[in-house]
Amino acid sequence: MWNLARFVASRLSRSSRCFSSMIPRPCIIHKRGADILHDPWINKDTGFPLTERNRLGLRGLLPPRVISFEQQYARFIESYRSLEKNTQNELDISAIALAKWRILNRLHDRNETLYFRVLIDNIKDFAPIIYTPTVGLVDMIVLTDGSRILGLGDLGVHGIGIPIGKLDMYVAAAGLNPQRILPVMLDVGTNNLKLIDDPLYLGLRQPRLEGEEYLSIIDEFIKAVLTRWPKAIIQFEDFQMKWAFETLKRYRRRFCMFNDDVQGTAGVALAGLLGTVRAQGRPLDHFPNQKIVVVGAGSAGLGVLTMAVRAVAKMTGKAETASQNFFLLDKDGLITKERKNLDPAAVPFAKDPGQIGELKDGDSLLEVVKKFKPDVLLGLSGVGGVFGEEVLKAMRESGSSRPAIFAMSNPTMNAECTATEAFKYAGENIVFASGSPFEDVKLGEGKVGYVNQANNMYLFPGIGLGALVSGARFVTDGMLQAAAERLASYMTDQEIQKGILFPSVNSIRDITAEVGAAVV
Ligand SMILES: NC(=O)C1=CN([C@@H]2O[C@H](COP(=O)(O)OP(=O)(O)OC[C@H]3O[C@@H](n4cnc5c(N)ncnc54)[C@H](O)[C@@H]3O)[C@@H](O)[C@H]2O)C=CC1
Ligand SMILES: CC(=O)C(=O)O
Ligand SMILES: [Mg+2]
Repeated sequence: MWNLARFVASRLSRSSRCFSSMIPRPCIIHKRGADILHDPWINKDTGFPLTERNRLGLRGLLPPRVISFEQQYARFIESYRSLEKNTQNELDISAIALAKWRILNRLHDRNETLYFRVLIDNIKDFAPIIYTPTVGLVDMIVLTDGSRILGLGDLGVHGIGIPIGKLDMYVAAAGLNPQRILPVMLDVGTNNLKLIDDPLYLGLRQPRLEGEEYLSIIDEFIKAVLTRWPKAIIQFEDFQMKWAFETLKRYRRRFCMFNDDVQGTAGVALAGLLGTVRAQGRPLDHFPNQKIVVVGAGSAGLGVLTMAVRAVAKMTGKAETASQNFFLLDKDGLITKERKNLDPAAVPFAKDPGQIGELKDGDSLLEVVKKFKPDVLLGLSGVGGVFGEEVLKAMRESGSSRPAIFAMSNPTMNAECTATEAFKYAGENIVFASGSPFEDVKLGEGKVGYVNQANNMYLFPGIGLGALVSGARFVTDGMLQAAAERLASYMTDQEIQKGILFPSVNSIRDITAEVGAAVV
């Protein structure tokens, strides 16, 4: 009787024989030389006989000895077993698994025939390495589409430096294993015309995908990533505002992800705002009385406002009036409900024209500062120098007992003002923080104007670490709140009095551990 299982098995054993005797596959190869050695599908490495080496232009590209398939096989297994032997006392089992995964993967990249032969013959040993659980060993993915890199705008594929840098911070600050992180740049085109016109640009020279087409790519990527690494946490980074908010809404209840620019920045800014209240010598419940101007109504600015207004509502128990002391400006000035084409995300923070006295929609930052007399000026505009001399002098006149200037835009040249300008024009009494580092400012007579770095690096590694350690399925508002509160309480009163609102970057590992624990 014909037996399907036996038939399939016989085909399998025939193909195994085909592997072991290296019968050439029935295909026509147009490649020559190094191109053959770089193609794992056809490469035989040192297994090419001399006749083939001559015919395919491989002479000089390989060591002179011809090594049989069986010898190549034995050599690989020997090096694999020696790795096992050398690591037998090693306690970190994951590190060993990853080392094994790497040498198998290197073979896969080089010589597929040999790779599958050793895999088939040693499937019991190798399955846990090339498949689950080892392939599950990616903890943290930072994903960007390059559409808003720092304050530099659409950098297309050149944005890859950001996921790499953020993940370096995960290794340095959160102690993640550098072999278990994955930076990703999804190339969906670019709207940067300079890049599209540049023949040397490495990415897709086409306009960015939009709408459903864009979302379907992100969906597909997420699905693939979570199939392969179901426990990985995905940090969305430097997406332009519309996609930052849309993807956050779309995914935050589906898997463990967060948007660093919206949520990480918010927690850091909130910690700075609470620190300002303490620096004024006031109890924290004075926070709802602080008058705060946020400059920049993008993903970061709106993220900060959302969290700060929520904190006020929690303190006062009055959600309806919680945003009354916050004013929001964008590139067109003060945002009120009269603004045409107002982004829906900014609507909750748009002022009612009847409640802002002489101010009106579109008023400049200088007018707003002069008339509203804020305690805090917080910049997330991405535009260098927006806090000019007059604006800073108006802050000095604001009547606040200790005005705060947060020039949070990055990189340095995009900071709303420099530290020196802030202390010079807004007064020596201010508290100052910037997104990128500046040197402390010498104020004369031995006095120092302290420069804080208000950067989401104080939170995102701890948020990721806490989510990872706890095995959280989602990153909730409660986890983010706990992270911000821990950072806010990290500094002593003495430090805060000096104007030091954030710890030194030197203690980032300790802070990250504390924040991570709070998140757990
Ligand atoms: N320190 C930190 O941890 C972080 C800093 N950032 C920085 O914040 C900046 C903005 O980021 P996103 O909000 O994502 O950008 P975005 O492009 O979404 O928003 C920028 C906003 O600034 C406004 N704006 C532009 N020119 C202005 C002007 N002259 N006056 C007032 N407002 C103006 C725009 O209208 C827009 O509302 C970037 O430079 C980024 O590097 C972002 C996240 C974290
Ligand atoms: C710090 C950061 O995430 C940014 O500037 O976008
Ligand atoms: Mg960012």
